[in-house]
Amino acid sequence: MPRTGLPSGSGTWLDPDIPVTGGGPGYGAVVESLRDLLDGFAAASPDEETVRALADAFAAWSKRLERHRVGERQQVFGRRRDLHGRGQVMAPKFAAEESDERSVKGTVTFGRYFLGGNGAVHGGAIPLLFDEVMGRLSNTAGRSQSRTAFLHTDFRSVTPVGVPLSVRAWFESEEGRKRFIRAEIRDGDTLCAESHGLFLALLPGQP
Ligand SMILES: CCCCCCCCCC(=O)SCCNC(=O)CCNC(=O)[C@H](O)C(C)(C)COP(=O)(O)OP(=O)(O)OC[C@H]1O[C@@H](n2cnc3c(N)ncnc32)[C@H](O)[C@@H]1OP(=O)(O)O
Repeated sequence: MPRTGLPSGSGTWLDPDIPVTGGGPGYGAVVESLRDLLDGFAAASPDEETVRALADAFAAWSKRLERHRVGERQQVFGRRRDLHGRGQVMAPKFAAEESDERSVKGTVTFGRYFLGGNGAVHGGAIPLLFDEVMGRLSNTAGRSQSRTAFLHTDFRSVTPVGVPLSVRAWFESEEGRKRFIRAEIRDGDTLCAESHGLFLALLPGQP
């Protein structure tokens, strides 16, 4: 395990070679339910009774989960690389469909939780998705762990909420520690957003 506490990069995207089984076989379904909950909550205008019931249920679950609290290295959330979106809900779920050592293609649907306004995805959620996809690509295929040095995003047209979109990321070049990666999100033939970033392989001891 590297000093970052994150699993070191190896394996291809679709075939990670580090099995992470925390949470058991039902964990992925719970993450999906949590995504549905966030989308449902964002889309709802609940009455007071429903709000009270939600507050009680959330408080009860927070208390129960407190008993299972672990340190960063034992955390399951965001580490299940066998699951789409690696089992986290901070970013929308990217489902990889094709990958090799230098690229990945897949789909994403930004749920209602990621709405900015007027049917468009929030402008912060798009670089978040890019960082997720490009950052993970940067660490695949036996490469060492890296961190984002810069990430530039151009918003070319509105990115719609609730629509399956295609996502592609690929290595532009690798120069020593520097990994230059590009990515784009498309709605059919329409380019919604594109990004390029520099990911730097970490030196020994870098957090
Ligand atoms: C299962 C896991 C899946 C994970 C998926 C999610 C991935 C998410 C990835 C992230 O978001 S990481 C979190 C966000 N990024 C950070 O917190 C990084 C904070 N910055 C740092 O830690 C350091 O700045 C960094 C390690 C990136 C670089 O510091 P170094 O001291 O190692 O590098 P240095 O500053 O010496 O720069 C090395 C080279 O890169 C160049 N460089 C560095 N930063 C640059 C920059 N911003 N723009 C252009 N060039 C840059 C720099 O000029 C130099 O070029 P030369 O070798 O040609 O001289």
